[in-house]
Amino acid sequence: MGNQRISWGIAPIGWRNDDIPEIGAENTLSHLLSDIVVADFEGTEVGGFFPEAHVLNKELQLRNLRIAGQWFSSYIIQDGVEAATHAFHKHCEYLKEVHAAVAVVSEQTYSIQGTGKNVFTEKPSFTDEEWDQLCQGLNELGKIAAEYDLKLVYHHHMGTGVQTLEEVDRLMENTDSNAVHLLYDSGHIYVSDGDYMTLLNKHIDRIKHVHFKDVRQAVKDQCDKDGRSFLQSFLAGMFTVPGDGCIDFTKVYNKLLETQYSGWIVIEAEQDPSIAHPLEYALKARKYIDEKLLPLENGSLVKH
Ligand SMILES: O=C1C[C@@H](O)[C@H](O)[C@@H](O)C1=O
Ligand SMILES: [Co+2]
Repeated sequence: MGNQRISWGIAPIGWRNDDIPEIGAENTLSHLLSDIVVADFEGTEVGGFFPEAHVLNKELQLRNLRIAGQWFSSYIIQDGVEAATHAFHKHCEYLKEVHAAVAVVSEQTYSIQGTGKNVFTEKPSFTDEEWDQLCQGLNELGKIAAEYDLKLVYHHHMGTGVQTLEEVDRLMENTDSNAVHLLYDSGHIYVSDGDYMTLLNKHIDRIKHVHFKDVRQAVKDQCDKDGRSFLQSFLAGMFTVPGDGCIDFTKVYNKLLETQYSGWIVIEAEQDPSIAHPLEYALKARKYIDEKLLPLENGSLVKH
């Protein structure tokens, strides 16, 4: 499938959502993994409902699928880095057992991501002292990840203290580039800043994992107007798969090709699975990738 350096995945989030575990609860692991095969992706990320490593590995091997990584909520500012260390070691141990490439970390101190607060106006921010604590703590976690042959990739996220380009800039400036890498999520930065290319262009050297999330502009505008929370907004259909929203992924993909990005691109489009059929949307993403993105490789400098 296209460029040898890039692996294409799709996240479980269209089938089951760790932020609201009730939705899509009828979708089993077998169902999810088999849909991923039908839609011709190479792998996925670990969801909260996934089983222990040897059970997961068996299911993956049967379908020739791989694991890219898994989300980890850190509370470095709230609890200190020592408190996170034990859980992070366990997290990395599991990820190594399932042969993952990255540990996705997002600082959740003061996060309003899972609350009813207006995600467009009530995001938290950190003090100078908290920034220092966070950056030092992430450097520590990054070193732990490396012990397990994993890269710590930081996920900027709506409703958190690291959401805007300015905040990502600060995080990148004050962390060790060998220990802390960046996850680029097109949907989160677009909803936050109304721009998805500046962050990509500016931090391309630190980006080691990518989430392709598209945004339905009209739904986003309405959610903003109504002062909706993050959860209400995605349930209303703010996010969708590439090709179904307002982001031009040809620009994003061209940049990744030009800079010889090596790693995973994971389609990640949280929607209510009772409204947006997960396999239908996975196939929609597949069609867009095949028809609009993979042909760009012929015009790039990439050698096959
Ligand atoms: O990578 C992600 C993981 C989810 O749990 C999160 O809420 C989602 O928005 C996301 O981008
Ligand atoms: Co994401």
